[in-house]
Amino acid sequence: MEKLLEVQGLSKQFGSSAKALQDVSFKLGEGRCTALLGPNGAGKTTTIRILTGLLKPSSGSIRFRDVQQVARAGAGAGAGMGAGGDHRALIGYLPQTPAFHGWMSGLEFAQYAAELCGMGRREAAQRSVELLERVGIGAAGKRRIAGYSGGMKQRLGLAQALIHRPKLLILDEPVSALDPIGRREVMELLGELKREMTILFSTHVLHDAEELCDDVLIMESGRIALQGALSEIRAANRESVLLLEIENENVNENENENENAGQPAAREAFVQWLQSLVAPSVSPARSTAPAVTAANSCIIRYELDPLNSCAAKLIVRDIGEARRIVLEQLLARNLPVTKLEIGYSTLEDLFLKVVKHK
Ligand SMILES: Nc1ncnc2c1ncn2[C@@H]1O[C@H](COP(=O)(O)OP(=O)(O)OP(=O)(O)O)[C@@H](O)[C@H]1O
Repeated sequence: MEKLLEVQGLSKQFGSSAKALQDVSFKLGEGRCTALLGPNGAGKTTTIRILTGLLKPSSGSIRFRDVQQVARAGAGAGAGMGAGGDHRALIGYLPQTPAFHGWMSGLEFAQYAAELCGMGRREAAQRSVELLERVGIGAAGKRRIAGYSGGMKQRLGLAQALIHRPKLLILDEPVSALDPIGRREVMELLGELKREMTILFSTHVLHDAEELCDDVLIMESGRIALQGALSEIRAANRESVLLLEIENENVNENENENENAGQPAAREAFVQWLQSLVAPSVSPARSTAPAVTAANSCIIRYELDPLNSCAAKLIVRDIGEARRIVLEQLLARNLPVTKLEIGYSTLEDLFLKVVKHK
């Protein structure tokens, strides 16, 4: 993989507050699409703003292929970059909340952005028409931006980011403000663009990252917690899971009306059973539950669904053996199972694991 950009030891401190970025290093491969992930406050926007030259790092460097040292702590003017800031010509940037002059038309705005990039009038006009078509707002090009929907503004922002044919497109949460239709359309557009250029985009939506990206950078508290090719990270961290759900019908809050009064409700019995599956091994002689010891060796942990306490995910070692044990025990305990599904852990599972354990 040929690298387009290499970031080394980037740190950023705002005043005397805790460091927003600490020793952040990563590479972006040419032609790759990378998702920058992390919880609120992890440092994604700060990283992006430093890459785009809008913010000066406290220390560290950014190197583009073909451009010598382009960023160094304390070097460069306004934008915080050295070497005349020429790397900025290589970057197209769509901020989280792009700002427009509402009184301009979409076409005028795109043309204005093109001319700011140094294009001549004719070329700027031609390129603007082309790009507005490309991002799907060609028909609205002559309308004032003030009347555009959120989705249309996002597309216009994308057109502006692409106007100077950048090598690297950087997008800060490009679909977070869009409704499901706008979101789908912009995702499809990004899917096309990633065949033409290198893309770095931040997102909270792990499903979007899984759909689009080749590589991931997961940030946590100003540091890179995990990075690499999504396929490799998935393969290295893939865990087998059993998704289970029991019916909730025989849960009766009022025990007097319950013909099974005195018996724990199915939900409680379910949770108790889950706990027993991952409890430290007990000798079979002292165990009240059948095959608990066997379960201990192949069921790693369970996670209750936060929105439905009658549903859980079991993370297991040997899926065949785990399925056998689980079915056997569900029957033995008369738990009213409604769903048993086999699958693998998702990027979301990995994200939660990485972020929780930091
Ligand atoms: N201009 C600033 N002055 C002071 N602190 C800042 C500034 N910008 C960011 N920070 C702090 O730096 C840390 C990282 O913020 P950043 O916006 O980069 O996180 P993020 O991962 O983009 O979060 P979100 O997902 O909420 O957008 C946070 O603790 C934030 O409060």
